[in-house]
Amino acid sequence: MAQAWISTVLNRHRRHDAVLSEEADDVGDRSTAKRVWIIDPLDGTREFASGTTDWAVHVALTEGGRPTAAAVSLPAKGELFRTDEVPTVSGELTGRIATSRFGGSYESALVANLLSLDIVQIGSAGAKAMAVVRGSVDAYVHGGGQYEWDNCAPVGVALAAGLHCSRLDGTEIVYNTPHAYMPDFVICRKELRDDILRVLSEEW
Ligand SMILES: Nc1ncnc2c1ncn2[C@@H]1O[C@H](COP(=O)(O)O)[C@@H](OP(=O)(O)O)[C@H]1O
Ligand SMILES: [Mg+2]
Repeated sequence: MAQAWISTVLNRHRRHDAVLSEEADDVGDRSTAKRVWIIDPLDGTREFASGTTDWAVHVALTEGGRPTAAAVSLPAKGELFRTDEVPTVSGELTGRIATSRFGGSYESALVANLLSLDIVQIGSAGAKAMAVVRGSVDAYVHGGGQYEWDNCAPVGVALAAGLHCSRLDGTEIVYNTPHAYMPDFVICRKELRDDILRVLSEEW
């Protein structure tokens, strides 16, 4: 249903833009388009099916591979995070890191272990990233695979909230690649950026 609504709205109001979605064929030619929407109408499919509240809807506009406007909605929690409204994350660090409910990645466990961070299991890439944006955890580290629709809107909102976002090797995250694969990234409080990237560069 989310896919149908989002594609209808984009087709009506942004018909010249290309669209990449988890749930539909590409719209337009992504290789030449200046503006590409990257969408995951349901992130956290397993959590949605099991009746928990940690699932999300992701919508991002990318220009030149960078998210320039994005929104992550957590409908079951009644929360919406948008790049044009999200406050800058501030306040005390929590000592917590978000990981998948399904084991989490090796890289996440490594960072948690070496930096003595408590693990909080949350489903959905969007819900994990918004936990960092909300200030309830300090970091979300992922390795081992994901697609652009899983993390583009979350990264867009996180950047707007003043968080550090990069690949695990510290390089910039660039979207709208031909394979639409974005397998590893870190979203974290800037206070933790150097420690997390150091741990990963030493041990990974
Ligand atoms: N190794 C992997 N390869 C591909 N996709 C992955 C992945 N690990 C997690 N994902 C996807 O990332 C999203 C968040 O997963 P998790 O909550 O386990 O961190 C889920 O998206 P979907 O729910 O859209 O399929 C999941 O399928
Ligand atoms: Mg997803």
